[in-house]
Amino acid sequence: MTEKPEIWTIRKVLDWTRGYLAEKGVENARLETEWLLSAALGLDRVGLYVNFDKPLNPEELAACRGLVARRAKREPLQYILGTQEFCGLDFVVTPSVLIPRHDTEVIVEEALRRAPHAAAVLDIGVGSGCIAVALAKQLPHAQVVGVEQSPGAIALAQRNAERHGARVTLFEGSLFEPLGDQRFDLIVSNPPYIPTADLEALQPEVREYEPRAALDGGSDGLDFYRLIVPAAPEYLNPGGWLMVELGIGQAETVLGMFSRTGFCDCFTAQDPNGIDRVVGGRIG
Ligand SMILES: C[S@@+](CC[C@H](N)C(=O)[O-])C[C@H]1O[C@@H](n2cnc3c(N)ncnc32)[C@H](O)[C@@H]1O
Repeated sequence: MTEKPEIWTIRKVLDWTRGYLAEKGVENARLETEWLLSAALGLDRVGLYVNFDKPLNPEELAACRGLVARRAKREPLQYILGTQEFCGLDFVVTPSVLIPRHDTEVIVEEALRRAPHAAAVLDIGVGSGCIAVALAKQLPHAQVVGVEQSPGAIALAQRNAERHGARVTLFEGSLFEPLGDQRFDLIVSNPPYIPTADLEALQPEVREYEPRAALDGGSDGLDFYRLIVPAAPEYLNPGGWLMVELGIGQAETVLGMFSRTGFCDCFTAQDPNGIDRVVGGRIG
């Protein structure tokens, strides 16, 4: 007598994967399982539920296994699925770029609120292009420029700008170096700001997969503010704004840098968790 082959229905794969990913330390294992299996099977999440009792064929099972194995090694879901939503737009993401965070939407909101008529905008450290593209979409008459040192990130930012029909001019280089005598009404930046010693304690998704050059802000995390804040006035038109994203506990020190550099109307803005996430100021 031959044994009956085991039948893996969608329900059974979902249940097994949810437990497996939770065991591997994945938060939100239930939701992530649904996204992974949806991607592997080419279904939306409702499609999974209405096909609960459908047995999977060997190819479908192999596709599920491949994606689940990657997530079990703590590769970020966004790199596996290839996209992340930001400001209502879908961005292609690869390991060349930091995955856009929802907290970063605060700098976009502040920029649009305080500088709605900016005609020339600069984003330093453009990464996936999320801030630059979101601003270009909301300020269609503005010239938006992005600077980035990573060639892989520049290529992806270009792809994301084209995907959304956003006019963003990209320069490869460090900070203000590629800009010559251009001047801006608004400069935004989400620079690397994690203190070097804290990198090892980050979640494996961040520590092992996201680009270190997007995270490491030097010994106290403030290296990039020390470079950007004093240099910015030379690249701002009169009345122009500088706004930077920052990490927990950095606002007071960065505000001090703004005041000492001569910025006025300085402000801090909080993320949805009440953490000071953005500092900004205007040049007189
Ligand atoms: C924290 S990530 C932000 C990416 C994107 N703007 C976002 O908000 O998701 C910082 C970015 O700055 C880039 N970067 C690091 N050093 C740089 C430098 N000296 N000049 C320009 N870009 C730099 C990194 O490659 C990375 O893409």
